[in-house]
Amino acid sequence: MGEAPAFVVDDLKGNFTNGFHLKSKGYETSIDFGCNKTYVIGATENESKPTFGVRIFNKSTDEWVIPNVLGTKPEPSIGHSAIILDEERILVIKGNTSSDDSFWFLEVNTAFVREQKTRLGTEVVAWSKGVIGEAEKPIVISGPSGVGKGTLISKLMEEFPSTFGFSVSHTTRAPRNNEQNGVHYHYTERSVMEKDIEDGKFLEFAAVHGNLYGTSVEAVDVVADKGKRCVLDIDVQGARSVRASSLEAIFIFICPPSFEELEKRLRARGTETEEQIQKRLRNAKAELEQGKSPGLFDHILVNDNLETCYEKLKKLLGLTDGVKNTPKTVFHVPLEHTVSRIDQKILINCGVEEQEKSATNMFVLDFTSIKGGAPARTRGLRFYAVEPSINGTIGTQIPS
Ligand SMILES: Nc1nc2c(ncn2[C@@H]2O[C@H](COP(=O)(O)OP(=O)(O)O)[C@@H](O)[C@H]2O)c(=O)[nH]1
Ligand SMILES: Nc1ncnc2c1ncn2[C@@H]1O[C@H](COP(=O)(O)OP(=O)(O)O)[C@@H](O)[C@H]1O
Repeated sequence: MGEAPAFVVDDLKGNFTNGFHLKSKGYETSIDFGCNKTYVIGATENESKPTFGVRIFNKSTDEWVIPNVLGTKPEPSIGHSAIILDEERILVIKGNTSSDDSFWFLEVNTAFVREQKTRLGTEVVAWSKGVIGEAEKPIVISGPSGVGKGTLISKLMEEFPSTFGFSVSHTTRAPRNNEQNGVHYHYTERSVMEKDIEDGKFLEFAAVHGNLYGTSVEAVDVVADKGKRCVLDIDVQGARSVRASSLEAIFIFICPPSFEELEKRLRARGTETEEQIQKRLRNAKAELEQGKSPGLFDHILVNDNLETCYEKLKKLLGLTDGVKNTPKTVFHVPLEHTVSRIDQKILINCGVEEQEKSATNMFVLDFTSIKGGAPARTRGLRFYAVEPSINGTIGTQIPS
């Protein structure tokens, strides 16, 4: 803290300002937040590969603070602009990028960030990628060991490989014979996983059957980045944590037709020792009880006949009439652009050169209905092109 950064505040003062207390210097952007903090967002000069670093200059103490940065940060770009959205977050717009990767929220004072500041006892900021429209909700599948969660999920992946993606959890348990690292789980040392949990890399985690299991923020982001809907196979404690998080999901609990049948399946699978089977069966009793907790699961499915259960799963996911692929309109946000704000909308002006290349040079980013946020994504952004009207206000919306 207070250590000399790669640049000094005075350097930033003489640079470009866009009317929002924003000054740019190469890859860096500085933005005044509240009365005594300046956030500097962008590449650091001493790194060969630029990254989206964040430093905070506290004007009242004249000190630099390097915060703990949580969430998946944006890939660096050669230019970006930033604007304060509210008392909680800064919107960072990456230039020379398509609109599905342009909008990032740097949370500086949201409930999540405040909670993490208390937990870690340090300054904290958190990145959350902005999603245009309503991203399809991830699907959380829970149920006792041996009930058939993995079997149902595999069937879903096989039938709809381009629609669904599996969230690969981390675990401290040893791989089974047929399991591959990075495919079924990321197999990890307990000490490493505990450190990553401490560093805020996990969306949720739980101790299950004597091992640690957890969903990293990255595991869910990787699936979303491929444009797929994420499926999480996690225990009831994990489902509870996700319910309490900013990740809005659909929660499905899978039940066995009877306890005897559950035991039969677990034994027939032949992957556990007798001791492990006993432990899983004991835990199953509690899990089956918790599965009924009011408000936790949206749907309960009994996996009696596999095909019947699978059909019911597809039905509740709206997959029986064929998957509807709504085409997404993606715009290019050029490197050179200016931003201005009208109420809950950001007007992005891309200049005359862009207008020569396409029909418009004006875009509106409407954040009236945003929801979610770090450690997951911020959904509900609306983004559209507009025809500028003669008097310079926002004109007609161009249908996408
Ligand atoms: N909370 C949480 N639970 C997980 C995660 N990954 C797997 N689990 C749960 O851990 C339990 C044990 O999983 P596993 O060892 O693969 O055994 P199986 O359920 O018998 O196939 C299951 O209830 C899983 O749903 C995770 O990332 N977080
Ligand atoms: N409906 C079903 N009827 C009979 N056996 C099933 C059914 N569903 C799954 N199984 C079998 O039960 C065992 C446990 O299923 P699995 O998918 O590994 O459970 P989980 O992932 O919930 O631990 C596997 O051998 C699987 O083939």
